[in-house]
Amino acid sequence: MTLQQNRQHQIHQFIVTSAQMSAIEGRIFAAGMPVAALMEKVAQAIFKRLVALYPRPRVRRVGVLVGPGHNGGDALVVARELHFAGYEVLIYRPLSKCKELTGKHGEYVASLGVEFFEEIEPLLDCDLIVDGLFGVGLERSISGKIAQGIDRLNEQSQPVISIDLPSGLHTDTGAVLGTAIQATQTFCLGLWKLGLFYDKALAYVGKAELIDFDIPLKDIQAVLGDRNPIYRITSAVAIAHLPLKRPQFTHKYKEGHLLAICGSQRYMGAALLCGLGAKASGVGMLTIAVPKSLKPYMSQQLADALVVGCPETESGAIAELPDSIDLSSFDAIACGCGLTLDAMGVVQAVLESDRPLILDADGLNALAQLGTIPTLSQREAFTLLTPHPGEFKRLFPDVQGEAEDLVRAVRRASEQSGAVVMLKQARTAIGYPDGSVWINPESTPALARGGSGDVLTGLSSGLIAQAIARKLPVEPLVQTAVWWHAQAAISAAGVRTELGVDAVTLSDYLLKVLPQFVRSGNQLEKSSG
Ligand SMILES: NC(=O)C1=CN([C@@H]2O[C@H](COP(=O)(O)OP(=O)(O)OC[C@H]3O[C@@H](n4cnc5c(N)ncnc54)[C@H](O)[C@@H]3O)[C@@H](O)[C@H]2O)[C@H](O)CC1
Ligand SMILES: [K+]
Repeated sequence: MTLQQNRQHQIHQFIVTSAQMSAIEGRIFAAGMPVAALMEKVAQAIFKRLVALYPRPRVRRVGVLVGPGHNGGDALVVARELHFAGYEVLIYRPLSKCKELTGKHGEYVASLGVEFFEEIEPLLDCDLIVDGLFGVGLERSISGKIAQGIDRLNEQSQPVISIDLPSGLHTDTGAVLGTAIQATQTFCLGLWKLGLFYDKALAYVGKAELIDFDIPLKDIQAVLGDRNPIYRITSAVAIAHLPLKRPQFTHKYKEGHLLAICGSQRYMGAALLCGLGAKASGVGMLTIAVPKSLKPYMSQQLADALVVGCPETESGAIAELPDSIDLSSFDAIACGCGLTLDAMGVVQAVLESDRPLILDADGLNALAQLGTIPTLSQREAFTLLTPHPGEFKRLFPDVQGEAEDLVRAVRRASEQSGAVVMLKQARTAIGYPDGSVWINPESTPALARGGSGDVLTGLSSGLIAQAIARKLPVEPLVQTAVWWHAQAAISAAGVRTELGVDAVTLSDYLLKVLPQFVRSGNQLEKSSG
């Protein structure tokens, strides 16, 4: 991989707040880069991208929304260049007061004969809208005629490209302040802004891409340091970790031995799906413990797994693990898929073990009922909790859920439990005990269906068992599993639509999708930010 590619991958992984962004830009200005020069550089990059996506004559009339700050300044530079490139440009500038640099650009664009309007109406029938009303400097709710203008524009259907952020979205929380532009695409400038990753922002951001303007890595690292960084999960994890490196001469027990404790009469399928996810991970050995009445079914479905039939309760749940299962002989233990709360005793047993543990579904509900989150932090071994929002709220009732602050939620939960906490939702977030948070920006609604979580648990656990057996770092495999799982769903949805990605199909696509991203020797073939 070239230095430039490596920089690209690093740049795409950082996520910043508005304060961090202005500190980073402050270092650039302090080093001598004039503000006007940076604005010109950024806006030229935006212009080039726009022309590539919306060439004339397909697009002829472009409406440019200009706000009072440097977001508006960017937009005016873009407007000037579009004018010189032969587009018909109309400017909506609702506020006369503006920053000096923005004012200068406005004067020059007006001197070229480009028309300025204080009302939105003349722009409503433009072929394309460029939104430069507000960026990271939005301080308060948008109101009055600007809000009316935005709402009026949101009723139209032409494409809208927002510069840096859709105007009206809070840079750090993704909250809508008053009202917000519903963008078709968002050109995020320099570094990914945190607000773009909140589920509630999805309806406004549209397709987001990063416009790189050569921010030196040293300035980013100087500001972000290793203090609670927030990262975006990208295909870089595929280069780094998939497929898990293995020597020519090895054998199945050296490639990880996973114990999956799952299933019940009521939820037989969850055990199978967890097993399929584990198989796709490439784990060397899979032992799957289910209620004994499920053994024939599971042995038939998972020919290459060791299926252990456990004593079961009246309700068909696992009553206890048989003596034949020695927990210390496994590299990792996954517990919870389809267990039901009647298997509480088993959850207690694995919590008392010293093995790396992945808890999901009823494993988490049992943990919540046992109220042992505080003791969890005394576990020495690696522990991963994989709740969806409902399970999360039961486990961490005092931590605000995703609705308030995704990063704070998983960070606090990981701090409280000492575990890695994966909060599964449209934009899955992973909190680590060191305070770092990884967010998966690219997923698909196809995953919103029963069983996809069981596959993810199996996949994550299989990768973790292999890493432990191979003495590789375990933490990065959590974001790797989340990314891989989402990419498989996206690939499957591309072929079968979002309605066609049932969990068995999803597990099948895990191995179909991987070659697109990696080839032998782990060189990257397809980079996607
Ligand atoms: N740091 C840089 O110089 C660069 C910035 N880039 C672009 O500039 C914006 C950030 O610019 P800034 O001037 O800080 O803020 P905004 O343009 O987002 O606008 C803030 C502006 O608007 C006023 N304001 C805030 N809230 C409201 C409101 N609800 N109603 C009315 N007015 C409001 C506020 O007082 C400010 O004057 C960044 O996003 C980039 O697009 C360059 O791209 C790179 C260099
Ligand atoms: K904007």
